Amino acid sequence: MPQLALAHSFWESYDALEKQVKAGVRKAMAKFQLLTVAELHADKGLHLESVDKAKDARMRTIRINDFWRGVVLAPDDGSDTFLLLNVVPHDDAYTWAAKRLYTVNTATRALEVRNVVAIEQLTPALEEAARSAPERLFDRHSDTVLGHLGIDAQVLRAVRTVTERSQLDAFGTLLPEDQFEVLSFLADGHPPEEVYRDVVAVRRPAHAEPEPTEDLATAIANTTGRIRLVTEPDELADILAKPFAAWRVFLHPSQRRLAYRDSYNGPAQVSGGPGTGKTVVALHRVRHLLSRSPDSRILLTTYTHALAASLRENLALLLDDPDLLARVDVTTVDSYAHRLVRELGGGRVPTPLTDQEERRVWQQVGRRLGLDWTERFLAQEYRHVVLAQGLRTVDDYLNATRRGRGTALGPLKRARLWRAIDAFEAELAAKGHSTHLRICDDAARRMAGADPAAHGYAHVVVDEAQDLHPAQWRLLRAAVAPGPDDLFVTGDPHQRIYDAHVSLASLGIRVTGRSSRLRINYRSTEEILTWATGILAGETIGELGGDGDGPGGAAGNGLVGYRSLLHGRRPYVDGHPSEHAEVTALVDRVRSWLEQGVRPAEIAVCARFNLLLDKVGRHLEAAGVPVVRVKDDPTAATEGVRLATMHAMKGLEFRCVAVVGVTETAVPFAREITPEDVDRLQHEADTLRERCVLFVACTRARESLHVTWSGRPSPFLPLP
Ligand SMILES: Nc1ncnc2c1ncn2[C@@H]1O[C@H](COP(=O)(O)OP(=O)(O)OP(=O)(O)O)[C@@H](O)[C@H]1O
Repeated sequence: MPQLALAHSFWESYDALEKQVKAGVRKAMAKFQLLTVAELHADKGLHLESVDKAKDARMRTIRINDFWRGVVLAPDDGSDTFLLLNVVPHDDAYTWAAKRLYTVNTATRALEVRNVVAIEQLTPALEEAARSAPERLFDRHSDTVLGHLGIDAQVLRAVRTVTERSQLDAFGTLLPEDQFEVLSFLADGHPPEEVYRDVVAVRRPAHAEPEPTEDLATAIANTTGRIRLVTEPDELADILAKPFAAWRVFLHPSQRRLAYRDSYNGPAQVSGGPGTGKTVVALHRVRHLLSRSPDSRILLTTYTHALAASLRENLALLLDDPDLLARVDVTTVDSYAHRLVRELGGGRVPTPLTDQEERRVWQQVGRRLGLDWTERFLAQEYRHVVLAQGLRTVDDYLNATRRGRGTALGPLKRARLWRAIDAFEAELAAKGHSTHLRICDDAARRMAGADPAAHGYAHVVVDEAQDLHPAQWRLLRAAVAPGPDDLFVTGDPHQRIYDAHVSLASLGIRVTGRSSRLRINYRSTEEILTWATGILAGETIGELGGDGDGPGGAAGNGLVGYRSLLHGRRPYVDGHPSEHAEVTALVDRVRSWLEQGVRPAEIAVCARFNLLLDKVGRHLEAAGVPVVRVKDDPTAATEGVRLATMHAMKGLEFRCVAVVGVTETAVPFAREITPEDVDRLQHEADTLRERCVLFVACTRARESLHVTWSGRPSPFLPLP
């Protein structure tokens, strides 16, 4: 019987097919699995047909229905694995297939594909242009070095013409995958030895012959990063029946290495820009940890309920086994803290206040005591000093270092301020109230004396770690005994939007030597990324754990080498004379996305404030477009364009995103910025946080990004 393998390109096209076409693919593949190679070639239904003028003689198409054909690579070397490459409308299938050539990479021994026709056509003109260029991108690497890294003759000729990075990127979709990856790393300035270690050595089979001799089946088996081999009889029906998500199967080697490393000798940290697959790595790490023992329990935790819900959904897709799922608690840190306080504190948990309610209490306390600090200052002092360090007494406070605070407070002032803290806590206690962070602080203390087997976990995996407060980290530290694989932490300091200042090392979470960074974005096009990254241009952003312990050296360079392999349109960025004109243009934009076949649920509109969202919602509904608020936790099946504040966009992604109301007065929002003369450090932190909020919103877009304002634009926008 022939074996069947599914290429990454198929995975991507299958996802977008209509229901009946998908059913046709399933039927054709089921039949495929029942036939011998000889029967397969003779079968009239499947109608395996060679492709006229194909660059790769192994190209075949098969019939899915009258309009759609599958494109297949058929072995001609006696091996028996057929590779399903794509599902394409009938006429396009032959053009698609004719141009492509599959070859075995001489270094990694994986199967790669190139658009051989386009490379042949482009190279002579580029060679001509490159002749007059003062230098070319790969001048400093010899043919031998490039050859050792798997660059073959045709690619070598093409890349010798490349003069700058953007040209290489434009070539990207045409070049063989492993070779393009090698070239991208070299273009980012990584030395060839490092590229060999990180890209080639991890893929190359241990006993590879000096020259490739692999048959197609072996090359396919070597390409686990892009090809899924179907080995079990029911496996095919099973994978085709579920919602497809390539990440479940095709981890990039840089992701796989982190997620499936057998063991880390202590806490491990993975950082990376938006869309680099940190959540995906966290989910796979959970799977790996579950596989290592039959009864260990894992806490998978994150910042908000919406993110926890999406982790839960995705983990269920990945594990697909209720027994395994039952061993993982997926919840926010705050919910875990509530549970612990209830379990360990006799069943009663104080009611947490909202930020607004908390500020009101600070205001009352400040007035009552005749203090001249604002309620905002008091709340920040409580959060960033008292709760961050778990201070309990006035003496603790008098002796504390107020890291990250820009106003000096002498002993007298501190003593006065502590009276406010006492009064605040007494006020909460009298009413049975608390704050989420106080509950976390309380839970961490209680955990210290509790039975870890009953209330803790064997492993804790944390996603979106950049926004967690030290009190929350203390709780997580207490939830798992220090040791191998205790904590696995993923996050991105560029997406810090909740004012958390943390030194993980000072909280007993030392990741030195176990800290890695992901660089390839799988979500957005390079055009969206390049533009969005401009929002943070020139900013210095610390490491995830705040200890300068990240890979790659100094703080602030965390997005070096950050890139996408996808290409598309540049973001649409424009101002309007009035808010009305802006909203009218937005409605037209959403309509045009819908007309292009994007489903409403794949579109998000976000703004800094709810007020503008309400207006957008009314206009869209009036135009017959259904809308739903992200804060109402719609399920994947709920139709409607998603409306969200910029903060609520964290961790989500959509095919099309419109960010509206990006005006001078809204972004940054002056009320959220501490005046410079009150606290310079806090002013800087607040301003950076507002910048990050815009960055987070814009990096949620996969294919289209639309950014608009009325009046004067936000100073954070990278405008020409
Ligand atoms: N190896 C992969 N192959 C295909 N798709 C991938 C891969 N890794 C991640 N993705 C996809 O890329 C997108 C972003 O992944 P993910 O949400 O894990 O990134 P992230 O780094 O957590 O992003 P953010 O920090 O912006 O929330 C998702 O759609 C995910 O399915």
